[in-house]
Amino acid sequence: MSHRVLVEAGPAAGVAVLKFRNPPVNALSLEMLMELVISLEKLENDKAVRGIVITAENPGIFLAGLDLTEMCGRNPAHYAKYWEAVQELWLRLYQSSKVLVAAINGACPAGGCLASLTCDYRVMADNPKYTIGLNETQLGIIAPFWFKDTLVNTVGHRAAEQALQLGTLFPPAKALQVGIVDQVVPEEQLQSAALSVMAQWLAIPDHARQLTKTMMRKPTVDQLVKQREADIQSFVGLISQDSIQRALQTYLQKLRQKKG
Ligand SMILES: CCCCC/C=C\CCCC/C=C/C(=O)SCCNC(=O)CCNC(=O)[C@H](O)C(C)(C)COP(=O)(O)OP(=O)(O)OC[C@H]1O[C@@H](n2cnc3c(N)ncnc32)[C@H](O)[C@@H]1OP(=O)(O)O
Repeated sequence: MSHRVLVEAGPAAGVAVLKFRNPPVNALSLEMLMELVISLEKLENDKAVRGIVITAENPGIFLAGLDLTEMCGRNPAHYAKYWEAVQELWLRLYQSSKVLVAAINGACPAGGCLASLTCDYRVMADNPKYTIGLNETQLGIIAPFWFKDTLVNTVGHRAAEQALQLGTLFPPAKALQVGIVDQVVPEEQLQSAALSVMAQWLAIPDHARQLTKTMMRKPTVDQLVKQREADIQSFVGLISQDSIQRALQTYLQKLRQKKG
């Protein structure tokens, strides 16, 4: 039984809706990652499901990204386990044979943005409070190569380089302009817009669309698959550094003080 991920049958045949519900901010904790992987595996094996709309149960925060508390003050074994789970989620999403449509109904930084970038199409609610992007450099950390590759595959090299160096979080209209999302719609129309685009994608025969998707994505996937263990060791080494730990602690404190 999954607590942090809700899977519902969609209103249209062959469509499931996967909702994030990990309060307070839908951070990708280890438990959340594991529940997501299990839910996605079940959906992947379900022949009746051809497409999945991915969204947050409560509007406001789509995903707050990776859970910073999983990357602060822990031991190397924990960092390795956590990073393996992050890799696993990305591999499941990016290689999914289903049509994935992200209905972005809230803030979507870093790991949240990455999850949405693995989808085939992104629709974002037109709310200026919501932003999306790979903001790692603003935290004093760097987006790993496969985060970078996923962004490059979506927006191209120049736009990705600029967005990554600056750690830009784009509001909806800018996100559309740069191509990080495909469509921006009034908030109340988000779910219907996602279902409408899903219907267009499902009009294509599955086998042709799936083979095309694999052809487009395999080189990027292969890069991680062939150096998964090295990527884990690299993450553990970097995240364990005092300077990185200090940067993450400072960022977490800033988030906590924001309220005070
Ligand atoms: C081989 C690789 C080498 C590279 C190695 C180096 C680095 C590794 C890179 C790893 C890549 C990292 C990816 C990430 O995803 S990092 C996380 C990025 N996320 C963010 O920057 C978002 C931070 N959060 C926010 O901006 C806001 O919280 C918000 C999501 C917009 C929501 O705002 P609001 O509703 O106002 O809520 P609060 O800010 O008050 O937050 C409520 C509590 O939640 C805590 N929180 C927020 N975000 C996170 C998070 N990502 N992880 C853990 N906890 C989080 C926040 O501290 C508050 O806690 P409190 O109630 O205890 O005060």
